[in-house]
Amino acid sequence: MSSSLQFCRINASTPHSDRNQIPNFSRTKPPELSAASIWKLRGGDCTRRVLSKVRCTKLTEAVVEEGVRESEGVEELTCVMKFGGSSVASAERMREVADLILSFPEERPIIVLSAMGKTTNKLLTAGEKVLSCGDSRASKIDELAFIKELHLRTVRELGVDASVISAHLDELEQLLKGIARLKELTLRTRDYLVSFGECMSTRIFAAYLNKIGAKAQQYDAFDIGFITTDDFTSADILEATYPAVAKRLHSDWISDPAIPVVTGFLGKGWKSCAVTTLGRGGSDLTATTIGKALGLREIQVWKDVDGVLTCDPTVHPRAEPVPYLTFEEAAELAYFGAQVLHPQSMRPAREGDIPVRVKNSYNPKAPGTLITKNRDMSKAVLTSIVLKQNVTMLDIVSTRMLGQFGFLARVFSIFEDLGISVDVVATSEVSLSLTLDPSKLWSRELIQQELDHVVEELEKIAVVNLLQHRSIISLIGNVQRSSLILEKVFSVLRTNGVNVQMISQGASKVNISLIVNDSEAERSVRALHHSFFESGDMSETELDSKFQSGKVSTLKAES
Ligand SMILES: Nc1ncnc2c1ncn2[C@@H]1O[C@H](COP(=O)(O)OP(=O)(O)O)[C@@H](O)[C@H]1O
Ligand SMILES: N[C@@H](CC(=O)OP(=O)(O)O)C(=O)O
Repeated sequence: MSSSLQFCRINASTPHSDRNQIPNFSRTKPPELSAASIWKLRGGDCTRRVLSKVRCTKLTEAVVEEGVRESEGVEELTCVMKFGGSSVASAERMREVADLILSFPEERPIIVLSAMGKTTNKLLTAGEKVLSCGDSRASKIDELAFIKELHLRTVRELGVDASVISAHLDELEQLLKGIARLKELTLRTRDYLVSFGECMSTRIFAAYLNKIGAKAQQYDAFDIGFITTDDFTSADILEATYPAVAKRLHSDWISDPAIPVVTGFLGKGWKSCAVTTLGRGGSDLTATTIGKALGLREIQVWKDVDGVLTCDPTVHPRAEPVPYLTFEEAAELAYFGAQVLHPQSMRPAREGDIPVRVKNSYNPKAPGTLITKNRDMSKAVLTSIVLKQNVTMLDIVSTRMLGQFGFLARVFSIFEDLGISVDVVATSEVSLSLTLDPSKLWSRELIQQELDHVVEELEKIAVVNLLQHRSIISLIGNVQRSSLILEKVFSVLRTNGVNVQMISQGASKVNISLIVNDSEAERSVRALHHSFFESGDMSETELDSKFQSGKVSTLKAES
């Protein structure tokens, strides 16, 4: 075992570890238990024994039912409200968020918070920096000073006791010194390092709510049953999380109602028992997981934009809010790179059929985006344009003759063996083009060596052309109207001198993906946005009248 584990373990002598309540996981594959047998464990701490693949919906219902019996007079929790880093970036923002929460007296929310502002980025940079600076200088790096100053200023300005975070700040400094001494930063240590951000923001915010008379209780997600795989930096939530989280939050609420304030982004590896993270932006997933676990009425994710927009506002400032989306559209949009939602976050909401509302904490009056199972698609054409840059594309042509079966299976088995996921695919019998999921590559260290290895393996059966610096432009919308969409897309791109290198309209009913050069991508998105959303003729209302008057079939692509 690497000595760095000294620093990344949840250790009984540290503030983080004091709070561990699920340390005794079996190190082997967890047993599959029925909901009924888990239910029998309810007297004890079910998280100790029950890990994955439980039929959690029934159990969740049972936990809630028991709660209802026990909770005479206590009103149910109603919704989750998640606030991202930009929403809680300062004392002033925390005050505004507290006022916002309390301005909905009819709600009894669970609050999920991300780390303050850019804290996660600063922690990651701090970890990288101390690797080469020597342990005597580790406590003097700018990033640590920034984090300390931000958090201490925030507690001071909010008038809460600095002791709520002082142990974490000391421990963070010790951790950075440890990394500097060992000159080693494993993925596991990295997750432990970034967890300090959410652990501190939630402690400060809960203390502030208590100070202003709104009774609140802070929770570390890794203590209340967020059980994950041990894939550090991009862990998946295991099924056992749902009953465990439902039981803990519900029973605490019933016995002593206090607004729960939960760390976003964090979990606990089922084998390692170490802190894991759910991938960047993972607090959205924490919120939807809680929503499903407790069967809540609504999940709200509060951001710094007026909802999900027609494209990334940093690429094109004329992006507009999209009022309604289906879970499927939102999932595709997130998966294909819209930073606004975590790629996996729609899954629990869809499974639990819980509406998700994306709102702006800087502009609460804006209606935001409502994401539900179904919506009226009769007028929908294009909903949003998503850009994923710096993608690697592979052209693979079989060295065998036409008619050879098993070619595609062999190609995909190579990706499976190497643990690399594929995003967009276009195939014929003997050739295929595909793009590699960059998030899976980014989470590893030896990107170039890994790509070389993929090519080496594929070259045993095919001629391979590796093309880097490509972008995927995903058109999220009503694929039933694909001819209409594509007619316009190709016209716009042709006019702008952009060549499409690959196109894929897979099984998804909501997404068409185009691959273009990175250097042409932003320009293409702006031109497409202008044509679809700013010129009027493709807006849902305009189209409706055109359909009715029969004009749509002759609608000419604009240049
Ligand atoms: N289609 C889109 N709609 C809205 N925001 C988008 C979109 N694509 C990218 N973004 C970016 O996502 C940001 C919000 O996501 P994020 O920073 O993760 O929020 P938070 O940290 O508040 O959870 C916006 O500020 C915006 O720059
Ligand atoms: N703080 C983490 C988790 C997160 O969800 O953040 P945000 O909600 O600010 O995107 C991150 O920066 O990735």
